[in-house]
Amino acid sequence: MSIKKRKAYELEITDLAFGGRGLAKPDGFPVFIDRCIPGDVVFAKITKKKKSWAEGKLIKILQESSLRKEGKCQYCNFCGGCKWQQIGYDLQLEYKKRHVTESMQHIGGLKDVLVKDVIPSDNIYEYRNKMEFSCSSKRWLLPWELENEEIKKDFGIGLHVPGTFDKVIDIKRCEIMPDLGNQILDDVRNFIKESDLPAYNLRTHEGFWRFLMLRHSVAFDTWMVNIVTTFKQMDVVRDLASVLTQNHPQIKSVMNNITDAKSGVSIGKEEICLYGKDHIKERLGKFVFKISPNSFFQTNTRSCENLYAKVSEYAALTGKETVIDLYSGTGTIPIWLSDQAKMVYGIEIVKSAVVDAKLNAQLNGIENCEFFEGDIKDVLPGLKQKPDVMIIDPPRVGMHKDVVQQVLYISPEKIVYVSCNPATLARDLEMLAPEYDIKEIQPVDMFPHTYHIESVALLLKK
Ligand SMILES: C[S@@+](CC[C@H](N)C(=O)[O-])C[C@H]1O[C@@H](n2cnc3c(N)ncnc32)[C@H](O)[C@@H]1O
Repeated sequence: MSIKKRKAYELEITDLAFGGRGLAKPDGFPVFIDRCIPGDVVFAKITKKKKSWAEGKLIKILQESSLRKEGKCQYCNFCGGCKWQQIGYDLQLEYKKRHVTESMQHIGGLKDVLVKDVIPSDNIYEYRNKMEFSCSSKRWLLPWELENEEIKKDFGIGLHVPGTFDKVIDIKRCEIMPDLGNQILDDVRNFIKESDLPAYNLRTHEGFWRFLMLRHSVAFDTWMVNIVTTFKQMDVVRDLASVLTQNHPQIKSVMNNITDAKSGVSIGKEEICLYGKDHIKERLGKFVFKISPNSFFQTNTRSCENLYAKVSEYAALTGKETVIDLYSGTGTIPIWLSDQAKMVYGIEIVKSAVVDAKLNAQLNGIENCEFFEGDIKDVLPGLKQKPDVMIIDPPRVGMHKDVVQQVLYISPEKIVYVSCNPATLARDLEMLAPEYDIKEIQPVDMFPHTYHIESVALLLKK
């Protein structure tokens, strides 16, 4: 069968590929299709055709795979949040492990690395401690909404159709956020509907209401509500804050970020505290952390503890070591390791994260953590301390190649590499492999119902 662009074909999905998409191989030619799982027979239209692969858009499932499960969420076939709800959790974990193993083999050329079974997430629903919902003056209608003439294509607040900037699904209930978040979301929706100010139009960039960001502290069961608007209208946002805090005493912080930037970022040029404190607190193990509206904090609190416990196990510190943590964020890993090491140094590029890291160390009475602000490739060469152990937890793009060279030059006895992207992990490990034995990799699931997987790798100097 010769695959042609814009034509539709009946295809059998035989595998799950990188990025979580279904893979069909008509006459050996790979075609990737979103929202399909192995065993599905589908009708799909080819949207992109390259020399050695193609991409298709699912039109219809002709025959459902026996592996398919009923998704708990009514939006799971449309929303970009969790595309894997139709796959049972055990199978999700198997695919995630395989994805890590295959990345090592195919991207890193690392054939014999031991990849352990994935540590599952303690909760597979209601696990996210942070959600961000977009407001739209013209929401996207779902198939069953199109049939209902009462429903208009007006204001909506929710999550995007994957790959779109302007298609917002009006989400009434999100299953991966704790239940109270849905009640807050509903109160905000009702308030905005009745307000005189318009929601943001994602095409013309006009309108007032832009985003709603919710953060939840698992340990203290408290909430932060961050309302993002395009301009300042204090009377209105204060009214909303008072409705919310009267209805939900668990809300301990209401913030207003104000931004007229056209990009879809919820960080305001101005930030006003409307109610309570400008942060909430969360606990990881025995340590408490201050979380501001725009601080980076791992989004699955309980799994983050599993991840950091693995970091501790691999680092196997005795209290005598000097540790350098590259990409230290708000200082969570240095603080977590503080009572296991002599001294921990963190390097982080975002100024506010470094400020938070220092405050977090103070908050926990810790004196053996020091934080440096700047790009690692500039800061690391100037650091005098020779580390016994290096922790590396870069963003999805992985390490800059100059940083890999610097790490090889510094040559610590042990490296613990934490990664949220198996592809860049494999690429970076390949560069470190001439000098280091890759002892094992432990995947940790922090994102049930998505193809994302976190991994911790232990590397020992040869
Ligand atoms: C995956 S996060 C890890 C944060 C932290 N380890 C944690 O678990 O919360 C990656 C961090 O790297 C920081 N970062 C990205 N590029 C950087 C660079 N070139 N130099 C220093 N830090 C960087 C980001 O700001 C972010 O805080």
